[in-house]
This record gives sequence, C-alpha cells and structure tokens, in this order.
Amino acid sequence: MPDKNPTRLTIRRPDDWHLHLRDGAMLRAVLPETARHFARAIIMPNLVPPVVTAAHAAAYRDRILAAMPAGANFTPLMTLYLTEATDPEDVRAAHAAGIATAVKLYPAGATTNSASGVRDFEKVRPVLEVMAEIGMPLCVHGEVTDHEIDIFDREATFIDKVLKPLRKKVPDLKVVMEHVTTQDAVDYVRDSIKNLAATITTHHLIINRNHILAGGIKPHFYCLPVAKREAHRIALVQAAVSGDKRFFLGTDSAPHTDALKLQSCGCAGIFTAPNTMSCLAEVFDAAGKINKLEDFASLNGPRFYGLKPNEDTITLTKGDPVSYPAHIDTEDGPVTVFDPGFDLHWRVEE
Ligand SMILES: NC(=O)N[C@@H](CC(=O)O)C(=O)O
Ligand SMILES: [Zn+2]
Ligand SMILES: [Zn+2]
Repeated sequence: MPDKNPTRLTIRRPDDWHLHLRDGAMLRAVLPETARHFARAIIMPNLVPPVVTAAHAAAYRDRILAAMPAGANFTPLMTLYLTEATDPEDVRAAHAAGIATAVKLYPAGATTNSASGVRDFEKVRPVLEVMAEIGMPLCVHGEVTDHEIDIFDREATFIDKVLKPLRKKVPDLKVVMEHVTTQDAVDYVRDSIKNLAATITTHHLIINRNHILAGGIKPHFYCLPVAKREAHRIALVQAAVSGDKRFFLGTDSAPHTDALKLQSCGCAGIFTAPNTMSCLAEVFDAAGKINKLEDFASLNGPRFYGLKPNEDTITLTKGDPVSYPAHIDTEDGPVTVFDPGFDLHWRVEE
C-alpha cells in the first residue's frame, strides 16, 4: 500500500518544457537555478534578436553550455523562433543534426520580444508541413493579439480562431499549447485524440487574477498569458494532478530585473526557477496527489517529445518551512523570486 501522507518522495529527475534563460549576465545568474534540479529544459528563443536559424540555435546553445556551473548535469533543448521567413529546410536540418528540438510560434506582438512573430499563418504552412513529416513539435504561445479582444479572452479566442483551423490543415503536426491558463484550453486538450498536449506553469497553479489586481497592483504576478479567474486556476490544478499524459510542467520561468518589472509599463514574466519544485510539491500535496508529481514533472513531457525520462532521481522531503531568497542578484540588477504567498514545506534534498 502506498503511504497516504508521505513526507519523503523520490521521483525521476524533472525537466522543464518551457524556460527562458536569456543571455549574457542574466543567463549566468539564472542558469544555476534551473540546472540545480532539472535535467533538461526547452529553451525559449525570444532573445533580441530572436533565435531564428539553426546557426543561431547552435551558437546560443554554446553560450548556455559555457555558462554552466561546475558539476552541473543539464541539457538545454533548443527551439527555433518561427518567422514568416523561416526556411523549412533549415528547420529540417536543425532537427536532423540534434540542434533544435522544437519550433516556437509567437503570434506577432503577443508577448515579450515577439515582434518578429507570425502574422499570416499561410506563410508558415510549408514549415509546419515539414515539421509534421519529421515529428518535430510546435510550441505555441496561444493568444490572439487583436486589440479588440479582451486580454482575458485571448487564449480562448486563439483556440477557436487559430489553433483549430491550423490543426485541421496540418493534422499530423504535434502541438504543445504553452502555459495554458483557462478551462477552455484544458477542455480542448482533453478532447483531442492525438498530437496535442499542454504545459502548465508553476505560478498559474497558484495565482488567479485577484493576486495581480486586488488590494493594489502586484507587478511580480504579472505575466502572459495573464492569470485568469479562480475557476480557471482550479481547472489547471485538476489537469496537472490528474496524471493525464497530455499535461506536463513548463515553468515559463521568465526573469526580468526589478527595474524592468516596476515601471509604468512593466514587463510580463515571473521568475520561478529557484523554488518551483517546492511550490509544485505543495500544490500536489494540498490536492492529495503528491503521488502524481512525477507524472507531471518527469514523465509526461518526455513521453510527448518522444524522449526517454531521466534515469537519475531527486528526493523531496516535507518538514519545516523552506527558506529561499526573495531575489537573486545579477550584474543587471536584482530579479525577484516568485512568492507563492504561503509556506513551502517540501525541499529537494541536495
Ligand atoms: N510569460 C511571460 O510573461 N513572459 C515571457 C514570454 C512568454 O512566455 O510569453 C518572457 O519572455 O518574459
Ligand atoms: Zn508565451
Ligand atoms: Zn515563456
């Protein structure tokens, strides 16, 4: 009989299927925070300028490897930023050479550094067809950008207006809906038969829109897609703890310096890398589903990507509240760490 209230849990080493590492001084500061617990991560390509070609991705991977802390055992899985000028044959070659694991679709203007994203989806169809042929997943920031569409409706509208037609045109394409925030997205993924999965972030399992807006504006809870109503957060928790193989962890840990967050037009992004595993364990434990944490953080992701789960393990133990820094220091300035608003009792044994 498995223990109903375990205080110790050993799981396969987790992976992060959606991560922003940035570049330069920020890369050097944040990479150790992910490499400490995670074996692999899908690295987002929204640098300035973006990581568009196989050559860019190879060079960025080299910069990440050069910034790796001593003794770390971490593999960055690179992505290519899809533009209307992307060459399908460059994508094919990048995949064949093991340089790129996935391609990232940003609707133009949807989020941080997405100006080079896609406006006309017909223009990228040849790329999507090659990806379907070679089994390379498309990671999607699923929000429409029309100014008339309310920001809280942009994900649901994207599913109807963009994703459904796109998946009809290229049905063999494997799609990951990134950082889903709504019951609508959870339902859409659950209704799919194949080739569709979703990542869920740490923070969207914990905050709703009141955390951002009620009792004063909280810029450190602002990210895109923006957190929705509590009913949506509950739907995300239910999907995450269900064990359903179509849902897995993508932290979307997205560091910005406090100076860039705390201004009249602050950046979107929440930095969760340092305390993600403790936050997740707390959420899964509170739901009575700590035994499903391994599926969500370590098994379902590699399965969808066609990769093996990690052989090594991490152990979490439950005890007195865990301490973690309120911010990390970088050469560009401090970066605030996500504050879940409650004590974290699960720590990863070092
Ligand atoms: N999630 C965010 O709020 N921000 C991300 C971009 C993204 O993933 O949309 C970033 O790069 O800062
Ligand atoms: Zn995004
Ligand atoms: Zn992101």
